[in-house]
Amino acid sequence: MTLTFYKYQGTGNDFVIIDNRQLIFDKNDTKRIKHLCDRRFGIGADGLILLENHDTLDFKMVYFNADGNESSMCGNGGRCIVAFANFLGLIDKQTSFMAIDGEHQAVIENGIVRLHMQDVNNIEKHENHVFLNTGSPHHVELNNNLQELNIKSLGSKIRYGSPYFEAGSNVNFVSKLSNDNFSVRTYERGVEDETLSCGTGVTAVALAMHTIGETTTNDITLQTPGGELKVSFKQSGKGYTDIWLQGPAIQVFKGEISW
Ligand SMILES: N[C@@H](CCC[C@H](N)C(=O)O)C(=O)O
Repeated sequence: MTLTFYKYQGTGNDFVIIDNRQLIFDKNDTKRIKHLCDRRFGIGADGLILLENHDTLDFKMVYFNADGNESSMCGNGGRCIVAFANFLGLIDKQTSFMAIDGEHQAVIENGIVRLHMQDVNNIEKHENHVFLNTGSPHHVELNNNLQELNIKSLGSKIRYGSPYFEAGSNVNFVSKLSNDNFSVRTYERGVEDETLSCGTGVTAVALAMHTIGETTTNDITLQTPGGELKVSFKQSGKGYTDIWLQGPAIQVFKGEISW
Protein backbone atom coordinates (compact mmCIF):
# COMPACT_ATOMS: atom_id res chain seq x y z
CA MET A 1 0.00 0.00 0.00
CA THR A 2 1.25 3.54 -0.70
CA LEU A 3 0.17 6.72 1.03
CA THR A 4 0.77 10.29 -0.14
CA PHE A 5 2.06 12.67 2.49
CA TYR A 6 3.11 16.33 2.58
CA LYS A 7 5.81 17.93 4.68
CA TYR A 8 5.16 21.44 6.07
CA GLN A 9 7.08 23.75 8.39
CA GLY A 10 6.05 26.80 10.39
CA THR A 11 9.11 28.68 11.65
CA GLY A 12 11.00 25.39 11.65
CA ASN A 13 8.40 23.40 13.64
CA ASP A 14 7.89 20.63 11.06
CA PHE A 15 5.02 18.28 10.37
CA VAL A 16 4.02 15.34 8.19
CA ILE A 17 0.51 16.15 6.97
CA ILE A 18 -1.85 13.56 5.49
CA ASP A 19 -5.18 14.11 3.76
CA ASN A 20 -7.33 11.63 5.73
CA ARG A 21 -10.73 12.65 4.39
CA GLN A 22 -11.24 9.05 3.21
CA LEU A 23 -10.21 7.74 6.68
CA ILE A 24 -7.39 5.64 5.22
CA PHE A 25 -4.96 6.27 8.08
CA ASP A 26 -5.07 4.20 11.29
CA LYS A 27 -5.02 6.74 14.14
CA ASN A 28 -4.33 4.04 16.74
CA ASP A 29 -1.09 2.92 15.10
CA THR A 30 1.20 4.78 17.52
CA LYS A 31 4.23 2.79 16.36
CA ARG A 32 3.75 3.83 12.71
CA ILE A 33 3.22 7.52 13.57
CA LYS A 34 6.38 7.49 15.69
CA HIS A 35 8.26 5.77 12.85
CA LEU A 36 7.07 8.32 10.24
CA CYS A 37 8.27 11.17 12.49
CA ASP A 38 11.66 9.55 13.12
CA ARG A 39 14.43 11.67 11.55
CA ARG A 40 16.66 8.68 10.74
CA PHE A 41 14.32 5.78 10.00
CA GLY A 42 11.28 7.74 8.75
CA ILE A 43 10.36 11.05 7.08
CA GLY A 44 11.28 13.11 10.12
CA ALA A 45 9.04 15.65 11.87
CA ASP A 46 8.07 17.15 15.24
CA GLY A 47 4.54 15.85 14.72
CA LEU A 48 2.04 14.30 12.33
CA ILE A 49 -1.28 15.90 11.40
CA LEU A 50 -4.35 14.42 9.75
CA LEU A 51 -6.81 16.57 7.83
CA GLU A 52 -10.30 15.05 8.13
CA ASN A 53 -13.85 16.02 7.18
CA HIS A 54 -16.04 17.85 9.69
CA ASP A 55 -19.86 18.02 9.64
CA THR A 56 -20.24 21.79 9.92
CA LEU A 57 -16.76 23.35 9.61
CA ASP A 58 -14.25 23.33 6.73
CA PHE A 59 -12.18 20.45 8.16
CA LYS A 60 -10.92 18.80 11.33
CA MET A 61 -7.28 18.72 12.54
CA VAL A 62 -5.99 15.63 14.39
CA TYR A 63 -2.53 16.17 15.89
CA PHE A 64 0.06 13.62 17.06
CA ASN A 65 3.40 14.36 18.71
CA ALA A 66 6.57 12.74 17.31
CA ASP A 67 6.26 10.05 20.03
CA GLY A 68 3.16 8.78 18.20
CA ASN A 69 0.58 9.92 20.76
CA GLU A 70 -2.35 12.19 19.98
CA SER A 71 -1.83 15.42 21.90
CA SER A 72 -3.32 18.77 22.76
CA MET A 73 -3.37 21.80 20.42
CA CYS A 74 -0.42 22.61 18.16
CA GLY A 75 -0.35 26.27 17.12
CA ASN A 76 2.25 25.96 14.36
CA GLY A 77 0.56 22.75 13.18
CA GLY A 78 -2.75 24.64 13.10
CA ARG A 79 -1.16 27.28 10.87
CA CYS A 80 0.36 24.60 8.61
CA ILE A 81 -2.91 22.68 8.17
CA VAL A 82 -4.62 25.93 7.12
CA ALA A 83 -1.95 26.33 4.40
CA PHE A 84 -2.54 22.67 3.42
CA ALA A 85 -6.34 23.14 3.22
CA ASN A 86 -5.72 26.19 1.02
CA PHE A 87 -3.33 24.13 -1.17
CA LEU A 88 -6.00 21.40 -1.54
CA GLY A 89 -8.53 24.06 -2.63
CA LEU A 90 -10.75 23.29 0.39
CA ILE A 91 -10.65 26.89 1.57
CA ASP A 92 -9.88 30.31 0.12
CA LYS A 93 -8.51 33.05 2.42
CA GLN A 94 -10.66 32.42 5.51
CA THR A 95 -11.53 29.27 7.37
CA SER A 96 -13.12 27.81 10.49
CA PHE A 97 -11.91 24.38 11.51
CA MET A 98 -12.14 22.01 14.46
CA ALA A 99 -9.17 21.01 16.60
CA ILE A 100 -8.89 19.15 19.91
CA ASP A 101 -9.39 22.36 21.92
CA GLY A 102 -12.41 23.55 19.91
CA GLU A 103 -13.17 25.70 16.88
CA HIS A 104 -10.49 27.94 15.35
CA GLN A 105 -10.77 30.74 12.79
CA ALA A 106 -7.82 31.51 10.52
CA VAL A 107 -6.83 33.74 7.63
CA ILE A 108 -4.17 32.94 5.02
CA GLU A 109 -2.55 35.58 2.80
CA ASN A 110 0.75 35.37 0.89
CA GLY A 111 1.96 32.35 2.87
CA ILE A 112 1.27 34.03 6.21
CA VAL A 113 -1.34 32.38 8.45
CA ARG A 114 -3.15 34.17 11.29
CA LEU A 115 -4.69 31.66 13.67
CA HIS A 116 -7.25 32.54 16.33
CA MET A 117 -6.43 30.80 19.63
CA GLN A 118 -8.79 29.90 22.48
CA ASP A 119 -9.34 32.41 25.30
CA VAL A 120 -7.01 31.96 28.28
CA ASN A 121 -8.51 32.57 31.72
CA ASN A 122 -6.26 30.74 34.11
CA ILE A 123 -2.73 32.06 34.54
CA GLU A 124 -0.66 30.82 37.48
CA LYS A 125 2.08 33.19 38.64
CA HIS A 126 4.81 31.43 40.63
CA GLU A 127 8.02 32.83 42.11
CA ASN A 128 10.23 31.95 39.12
CA HIS A 129 7.81 30.93 36.41
CA VAL A 130 4.32 31.28 34.97
CA PHE A 131 2.11 28.32 34.02
CA LEU A 132 -0.79 28.56 31.56
CA ASN A 133 -2.63 26.53 28.97
CA THR A 134 -2.94 28.03 25.48
CA GLY A 135 -4.38 24.83 24.00
CA SER A 136 -1.34 22.97 25.34
CA PRO A 137 0.25 23.34 28.79
CA HIS A 138 3.22 25.72 29.05
CA HIS A 139 5.76 26.50 31.76
CA VAL A 140 7.36 29.90 31.04
CA GLU A 141 10.49 31.23 32.73
CA LEU A 142 12.77 34.20 32.11
CA ASN A 143 16.46 33.52 31.50
CA ASN A 144 18.98 36.10 30.29
CA ASN A 145 21.48 33.50 29.19
CA LEU A 146 19.28 31.92 26.50
CA GLN A 147 22.01 31.10 23.96
CA GLU A 148 24.08 29.16 26.50
CA LEU A 149 21.29 26.94 27.82
CA ASN A 150 21.11 23.18 27.30
CA ILE A 151 17.37 23.22 26.59
CA LYS A 152 17.03 19.44 26.32
CA SER A 153 18.56 18.80 29.71
CA LEU A 154 16.97 21.75 31.58
CA GLY A 155 13.59 21.38 29.87
CA SER A 156 13.41 17.66 30.52
CA LYS A 157 14.07 18.15 34.27
CA ILE A 158 11.18 20.61 34.50
CA ARG A 159 8.85 18.63 32.18
CA TYR A 160 9.17 15.41 34.23
CA GLY A 161 9.53 17.12 37.62
CA SER A 162 7.00 18.36 40.16
CA PRO A 163 4.16 19.32 39.63
CA TYR A 164 3.98 18.06 36.02
CA PHE A 165 5.40 14.51 36.20
CA GLU A 166 4.34 12.03 33.46
CA ALA A 167 1.50 14.15 32.00
CA GLY A 168 4.15 16.83 31.55
CA SER A 169 4.31 20.38 30.29
CA ASN A 170 6.09 22.14 27.47
CA VAL A 171 8.84 24.41 28.80
CA ASN A 172 9.73 27.86 27.42
CA PHE A 173 12.83 29.88 28.29
CA VAL A 174 12.49 33.58 27.51
CA SER A 175 14.81 36.54 27.22
CA LYS A 176 13.48 40.11 26.93
CA LEU A 177 14.88 42.08 23.98
CA SER A 178 12.56 45.10 24.34
CA ASN A 179 9.03 45.96 25.49
CA ASP A 180 7.47 44.23 22.47
CA ASN A 181 10.18 41.77 21.42
CA PHE A 182 11.17 38.55 23.18
CA SER A 183 13.47 35.67 22.31
CA VAL A 184 12.17 32.16 23.10
CA ARG A 185 13.55 28.61 23.16
CA THR A 186 11.11 25.76 23.80
CA TYR A 187 11.39 22.18 25.04
CA GLU A 188 8.40 20.27 23.64
CA ARG A 189 6.62 17.48 25.45
CA GLY A 190 6.07 14.52 23.11
CA VAL A 191 9.16 15.44 21.08
CA GLU A 192 11.18 15.41 24.32
CA ASP A 193 13.70 17.84 22.90
CA GLU A 194 14.04 21.45 21.82
CA THR A 195 12.06 22.32 18.68
CA LEU A 196 12.87 25.31 16.47
CA SER A 197 9.59 26.99 17.42
CA CYS A 198 6.32 26.30 19.23
CA GLY A 199 3.11 28.21 18.40
CA THR A 200 1.17 27.57 21.61
CA GLY A 201 4.51 28.21 23.36
CA VAL A 202 5.11 31.71 22.00
CA THR A 203 1.43 32.49 22.65
CA ALA A 204 1.95 31.44 26.28
CA VAL A 205 5.12 33.54 26.47
CA ALA A 206 3.37 36.67 25.16
CA LEU A 207 0.51 36.34 27.66
CA ALA A 208 2.86 35.44 30.53
CA MET A 209 5.11 38.46 29.84
CA HIS A 210 2.04 40.73 29.83
CA THR A 211 0.72 39.17 33.04
CA ILE A 212 3.97 39.72 34.97
CA GLY A 213 4.44 43.27 33.62
CA GLU A 214 7.45 42.55 31.36
CA THR A 215 5.52 44.17 28.50
CA THR A 216 2.85 46.85 28.30
CA THR A 217 1.85 46.17 24.70
CA ASN A 218 -0.68 43.65 23.37
CA ASP A 219 1.08 43.09 20.07
CA ILE A 220 4.28 41.12 20.63
CA THR A 221 7.03 39.77 18.36
CA LEU A 222 8.69 36.51 19.35
CA GLN A 223 12.07 35.43 18.01
CA THR A 224 12.49 31.66 17.90
CA PRO A 225 15.45 29.66 16.53
CA GLY A 226 13.24 28.92 13.47
CA GLY A 227 12.06 32.47 12.78
CA GLU A 228 9.71 35.22 13.84
CA LEU A 229 6.12 34.91 15.08
CA LYS A 230 3.64 37.55 16.24
CA VAL A 231 1.01 37.28 18.96
CA SER A 232 -1.73 39.84 19.63
CA PHE A 233 -4.46 39.74 22.28
CA LYS A 234 -6.94 41.70 24.41
CA GLN A 235 -6.86 41.66 28.18
CA SER A 236 -10.17 40.80 29.79
CA GLY A 237 -10.24 40.77 33.60
CA LYS A 238 -7.59 38.30 34.71
CA GLY A 239 -7.54 36.56 31.35
CA TYR A 240 -7.08 37.18 27.64
CA THR A 241 -9.39 37.04 24.60
CA ASP A 242 -9.06 37.73 20.87
CA ILE A 243 -5.67 35.96 20.81
CA TRP A 244 -4.05 35.64 17.37
CA LEU A 245 -0.87 33.79 16.40
CA GLN A 246 0.71 34.88 13.11
CA GLY A 247 3.58 33.60 10.98
CA PRO A 248 4.66 31.76 7.84
CA ALA A 249 3.51 28.22 6.99
CA ILE A 250 5.33 26.56 4.11
CA GLN A 251 5.01 23.33 2.12
CA VAL A 252 8.45 21.73 1.93
CA PHE A 253 7.79 18.62 -0.17
CA LYS A 254 5.36 15.88 -1.13
CA GLY A 255 6.16 12.17 -1.02
CA GLU A 256 4.86 8.63 -0.90
CA ILE A 257 5.23 6.09 1.87
CA SER A 258 4.97 2.39 1.15
CA TRP A 259 4.21 -0.33 3.63
N1 LIG B 1 4.45 22.45 18.44
C1 LIG B 1 3.25 22.77 19.02
C2 LIG B 1 2.85 22.18 20.32
C3 LIG B 1 2.50 20.71 20.13
C4 LIG B 1 1.94 20.06 21.34
C5 LIG B 1 2.96 19.83 22.39
N2 LIG B 1 4.11 19.11 21.97
C6 LIG B 1 2.27 19.13 23.57
O1 LIG B 1 2.18 17.88 23.59
O2 LIG B 1 1.77 19.83 24.44
C7 LIG B 1 2.81 24.20 18.81
O3 LIG B 1 3.25 24.80 17.82
O4 LIG B 1 1.96 24.69 19.56
